[in-house]
Formats: sequence, C-alpha cells, structure tokens
Amino acid sequence: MAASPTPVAPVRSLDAWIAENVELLQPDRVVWVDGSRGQLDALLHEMVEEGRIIRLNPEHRPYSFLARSDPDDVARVEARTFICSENEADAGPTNNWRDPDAMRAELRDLFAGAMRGRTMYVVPFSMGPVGGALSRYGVQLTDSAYVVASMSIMTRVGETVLERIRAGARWVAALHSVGAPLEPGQDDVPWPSSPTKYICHFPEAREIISFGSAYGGNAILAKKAFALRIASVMARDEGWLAEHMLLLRVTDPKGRRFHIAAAFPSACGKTNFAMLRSSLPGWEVETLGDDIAWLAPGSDGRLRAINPEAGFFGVAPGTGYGTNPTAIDTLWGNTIFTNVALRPDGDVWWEGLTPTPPEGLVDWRGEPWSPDAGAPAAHPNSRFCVSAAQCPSIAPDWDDPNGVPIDAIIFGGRRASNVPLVVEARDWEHGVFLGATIASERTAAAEGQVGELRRDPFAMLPFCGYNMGDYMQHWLEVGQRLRRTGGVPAVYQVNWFRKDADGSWLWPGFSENGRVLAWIIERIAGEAAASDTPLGKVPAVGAIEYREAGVTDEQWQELFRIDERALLAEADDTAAFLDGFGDRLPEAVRRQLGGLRERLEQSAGLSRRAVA
Ligand SMILES: Nc1nc2c(ncn2[C@@H]2O[C@H](COP(=O)(O)OP(=O)(O)OP(=O)(O)O)[C@@H](O)[C@H]2O)c(=O)[nH]1
Ligand SMILES: O=C([O-])CC(=O)C(=O)O
Ligand SMILES: [Mn+2]
Repeated sequence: MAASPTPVAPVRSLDAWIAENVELLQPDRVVWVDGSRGQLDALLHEMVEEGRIIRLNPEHRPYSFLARSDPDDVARVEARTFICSENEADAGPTNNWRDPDAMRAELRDLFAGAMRGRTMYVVPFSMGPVGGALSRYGVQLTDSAYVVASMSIMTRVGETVLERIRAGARWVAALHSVGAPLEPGQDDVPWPSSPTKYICHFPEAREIISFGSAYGGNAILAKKAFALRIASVMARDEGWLAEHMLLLRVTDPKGRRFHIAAAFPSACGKTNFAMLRSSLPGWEVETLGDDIAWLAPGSDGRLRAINPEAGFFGVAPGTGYGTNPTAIDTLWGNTIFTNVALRPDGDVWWEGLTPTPPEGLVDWRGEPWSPDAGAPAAHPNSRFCVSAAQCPSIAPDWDDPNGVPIDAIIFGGRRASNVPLVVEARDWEHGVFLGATIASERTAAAEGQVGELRRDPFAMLPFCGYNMGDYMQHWLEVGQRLRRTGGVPAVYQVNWFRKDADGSWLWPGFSENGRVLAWIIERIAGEAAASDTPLGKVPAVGAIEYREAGVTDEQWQELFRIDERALLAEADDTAAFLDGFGDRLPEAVRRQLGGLRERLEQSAGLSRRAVA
C-alpha cells in the first residue's frame, strides 16, 4: 500500500511536511504569511468583506475589529486536550493521555479533506526575539484567517523566521484546522468550527495538532500549546522553565530595580498585575509580559526570564479605568476583540469597562441586549488581542533576548478563604511546595463549572506537557543549581480574592496590590519586618499601611486569619492530591506537607491551651 499522506509523520523537512498536509487536507490554495503589514491589512479587509469580523468605528477605535465566535467555541476545552506521550505515565495523572499512534490515526481521518474550499495559511513564527538564545521557532498551518491575524499580533511572524528555519534551525510543527470543509456552493459561516475538538500534543516529536476550534488557547498554537505544553517538555530536557507567568520590573523610590515573575491561574490577575499602577507614590512598574515566561539559569548564575510572546490575549470583563487603566490605554486601536459587546456607535463594551452599560448594546452573540437580559453583554471569557509594544507601561527593553534577572517568584490563586493576602516561603523547597499545592476557583477561561475549587499546581494544570510529579522535581533541581551560584529567587504566595462572611472582597486589589509588592521588595532588600506563621512569614504589624487602602483592622485580621482546623482539612486534601502522583512525587514535597501539618497542629494546640 502506498504510504498515505499524514499530518502526523515524523517531520522530515518543512516542504515535505507542508506537501503531505496539502495532499491530505486538500485546501483550495496555500498562502505563505510573510509578516508584512500589507499582507495582514489585506487579510483583515478580506475578513470584513466576508462578514467574519466587524470593523469598529475608526473614530473611536482605529484599525480594530470585533470577532464573534460560535457560541460553542468560547474557551479552552481541557477535556479535549491531550498529551500523547509514548508512555502514559509521562503524561501523568493531571493530563488526558492518548496513545500517539492511535491518536495520529484518528486525527488522520478527521483531517482528510478538512481544508476543502478553504485556504491553508503557512505561518512561520518565533517565540522570543528572532535569533535569541532562549528563542524557539515554529510553523503553524491553519485554515483560519482569524488565527493568522491573532498569531501576527501574539508572535513574531514571517520571513526572518523562515530564513532561520531554512538555515537549519529546529522548529515545532503545529497543524490546525477549524474542521469545517466547504463543499462547492455551500455557504460559509462567520466562525467555522466543529463540534468535534481535539487539542493534541506529541511531546517526543515536539508536535501539535489541533482540530475543530478557532478559540484562542485552542487555536493560536504558539501560545498555550507551544510556549507552555511543548516548551515545558523542552525545558525539562534542557534545564530551564516554561511557565504561566507574568513578568514585571519594579523600581522603588530609591531607584533600585527588581524583577518579578508571577504565576496565577487563568483569569486570576496576571495581566492586571503586570500592568500595575501602584497606589504607593514613588513605585513604578514596567510590564515585560502578561501570560508566559521562559526562565533559564544564566551565565551570571541567576535565573533569567524572557517573555516569548509579542502581544497580549487578555480578559476583557473587569478591565476599566478604575481597575487597569494601562490596559485601557493599550487598547486605543490596532486591537482584535473577541466576544465583547458592540455599541451603537461602532465601539466596544464589556462588563466593568464603565460602571453602567451604554444604551443600545448588541451582545456577544449579535443579539440586542438590555440590562434586564439576565446574562452579560460580553462573554465572561471575552478577550482583546493587541501588540505588547502598544502598552504604555511596556519596558523599553522588554524584548531583550537576554531577559531579566528574577529576584522573586510569586504564586497566586483565587481563594475565598484559608489563603492569606501574602505569605513568604521559608526557602526554595517550601516555595516549590506552595506552587505545587495551589488551589484556585475555576474561571470562565476554560469550559467547566465556574467557582469550583480545584488544584492548579504552578498555575500550570492545563498547560504542563508532562508528569506534574516530574515537573515538581524539575523545579527542585533548578533551585539546587541556582543555589550553587547564589541566584535562588525568593518565593511568595498571594491571594487578592479572600472574602468576608457576606461574600465581599476583603482586599481592594488592583492598584492597592502595589502595597503587597512593596512589602515583597522590602523583604528582599532586608528592610521590612515579618512574623512567622505555620504557613510562612507574613507582614509584621505596621509593615503594610492597609488603612490607607481603606481596609479596616477587622478586615486586615481576616485577610491573615489562620484557621488551623480548616487548614488541616485542606492539608488532608493536599495529601490525597499528592498521593495521586505515586512514586513520581518528590520526597521533598511530601516532607514539606509533613512540616506544614506539624506547624498547624502545634499552633492549634497552642490556641487550644490559650482558650483553656
Ligand atoms: N477582585 C480583584 N479582581 C481582580 C484583581 N486583578 C484582576 N482581577 C480580575 O480578574 C479577572 C482576570 O484578570 P486578568 O489579569 O485578565 O487574568 P490573567 O491571569 O491575565 O488571565 P489569563 O489571560 O486567562 O491567563 C479580570 O476580570 C480582572 O478584573 C484584583 O486584584 N482583585
Ligand atoms: O489560553 C487562553 O485562551 C487564554 C489564556 O491566557 C488562559 O486561558 O490562560
Ligand atoms: Mn493564561
């Protein structure tokens, strides 16, 4: 039998891979994306003409567009996301696994003829500045013009990358189809997609195959699929870290500069923190990245980080002048919005942009909307896609290929109870434990029940390309290596989302998070006081001026209240979660849990005695 063309054969050469996929997918035409403004302009114009996107009123929002997705294609589909490693154990208990050969066979059937009636775009892209030591290349084939336009904003696309690949640089193969071929005479829809969805990763082959969705994290394959899932495997093999982290530089009133990387789960505040305007005078934050960081021990012995992306794919709802003015100033134009509401004047709106909605809105589905509709006008996971360079707080050297040296790593999550506003880890091993045991309430960033508490280790639950137990071990090893050179960053845990008994936020968040950042920096500089708790060190009395943030003494106490009984119950839950990793769980993580339980028991005993 003649070898059938397959999207899944080991990649021989770029041209052979494309030729095989053209034969299998049968697109009407193939277009190479060259990264030029002219080509992107023409593509966007064509999409407007075809009714796929709406051009916003240029008087309000120049060169900006609104895309409305299929109502069944609005978020990442974690249940349809697979790590197809050769051994199931290498995917680990937190990933869906499929046998790579079986998966490839199934995908081959799905992809046969999948691009009939459509254009196959060839998108060569670089994660990180082209030519940078930490940068990596990829090529995405896609039949979605929306994905091409988004990739052009989110990554460095085009000729310069292609030259590197032609010169022999390694690259990741990323195949994508919306899975909606057009038969002759068949009418198209604005957002083609398929009810059958597969987001598949082949870690050993460094390959991605995505079918059926055009939504961000499922389809802009440079982002979650490459820069996190495949890159985390590369990082494991090569001794670095690929993380779901924002990157920022903070300059204190004395003019000293510090660099922070922070991992919060999806829709838990990375973009907002990366663009922080601190309420504390004299503290300046510059943005380096808002979602993904690649970190590697540098020749200077420190952990250095780059933002591999070139744009922001940010959550719209909740973004307003009162919360994130920098983001609002970033979005003045040149932006692709997805699933936000449309105003009658041709501009956009979403919940939180202004305190009250304007009259005459059209909702994200394209239906007339009024405040009594009983559902938000913008989808809770509606997004903006805009170039990083357009952000007023972007650091002038944000795309330095050598990255920045990291002083502190912060882990966060969305927790109504139990987790204090801020905690300092006792050391790196304790910090790894804090990262490994993050739990967070589910958000609209993925399909599923919003609000449900789940474990999200390192904010990487949906993004780790291998066994999460091995991943914890890898973190411990990177720390050991940095310790030898004196470059271990400090580690902190934050929680902006603790609530009181009535369900109101205890902490105002946003610009007031600058007070927490200042305490962290002063700790690193050896200038701020802390007190010990069973969870780690917290700000000493007077170390943070919370009253200036409008927080009462009672609220402050509640923000740091340690409920030993609830925390011991959570520790039991943590033990059950960690047991799931079996012999892949590092001993150090188990030891940390033991230490936490001991400290909590002791503290509970002390308070019992105090009461008696
Ligand atoms: N209450 C409160 N809400 C916040 C805070 N920071 C961010 N949010 C809200 O949380 C939501 C998500 O915030 P983002 O900054 O977009 O989250 P992200 O981590 O960048 O999300 P992804 O792009 O999904 O990875 C938005 O609705 C924000 O308004 C905060 O300090 N307090
Ligand atoms: O991947 C997406 O669709 C957006 C994102 O940043 C996340 O979910 O963390
Ligand atoms: Mn994200």
